[in-house]
Amino acid sequence: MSRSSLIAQIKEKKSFLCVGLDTDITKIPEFLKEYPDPVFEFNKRIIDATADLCVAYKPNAAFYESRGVKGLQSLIDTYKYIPKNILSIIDAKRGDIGNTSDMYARAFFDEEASGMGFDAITVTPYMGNDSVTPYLKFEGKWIILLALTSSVGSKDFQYLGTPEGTLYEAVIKKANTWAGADRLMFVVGATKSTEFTDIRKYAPDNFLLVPGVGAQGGSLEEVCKYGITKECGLLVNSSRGIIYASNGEDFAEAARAEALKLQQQMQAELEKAGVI
Ligand SMILES: O=c1ccn([C@@H]2O[C@H](COP(=O)(O)O)[C@@H](O)[C@H]2O)c(=O)[nH]1
Repeated sequence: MSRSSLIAQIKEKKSFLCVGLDTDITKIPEFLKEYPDPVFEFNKRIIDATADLCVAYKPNAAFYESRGVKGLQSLIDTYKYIPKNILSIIDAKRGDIGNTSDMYARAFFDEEASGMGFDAITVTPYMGNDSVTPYLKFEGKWIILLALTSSVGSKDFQYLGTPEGTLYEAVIKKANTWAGADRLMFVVGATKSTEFTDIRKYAPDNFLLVPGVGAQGGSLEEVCKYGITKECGLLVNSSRGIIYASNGEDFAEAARAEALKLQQQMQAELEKAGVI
């Protein structure tokens, strides 16, 4: 999906919500266990209940890979079920030498080879240029590079000083020489809202994928205060806060209600920032 289509979708839906499909088979409602693939059935109903309120879905690969072949099939079926006009992000956080990155890119981007053709993938920057550029060979696909994560452990490395500033600043500056803002996004945790002003100095146009609202305690209002741009520039993710809003028969309605709350707050923020 192109940047212009993403922005058009944000304006149309008045939303920059990304719904995280971190589907844990031990947490889904009991009655779904009767279905041949309970995880896919859960995702399908979440997607049906939220597709008009969000602009992206983000399955986290770990939740599927942890279930072996069955999990991979759930992931492939989920990818295929995500409407094509909604950005599909695989949160895989890959990073390796060039020829291995080629294979990761093929695994998640080349639908003919693997059954999956996600629009975007999360990648770790640690191994540098040759570990990141293989993904760019896939025309029209996005790389979402980890910059400043929502984790408590982000302080262990990401704030360390380098000649280019903190490590996360160095990542943003360098990566922006590898690709433009039409192919490259950064992950910045919602728990780091005060750093957004600094990040916008080096990434004025890049979309930022922002996890950490809801279950991790980040504030949507704070993120927007420092991070929103004239073209929005934000995709704010919530996983557990939406998909596990209820674990009864009403789970999809409860998920929709949580997504709607976020969409309404996002609409207000988009209006305040003059995006819509
Ligand atoms: O810095 C990061 C990078 C990725 N994540 C991922 O986002 C979701 C957050 O889930 P919630 O349930 O909404 O907390 C999850 O897939 C993480 O692996 C992150 O949280 N922080």
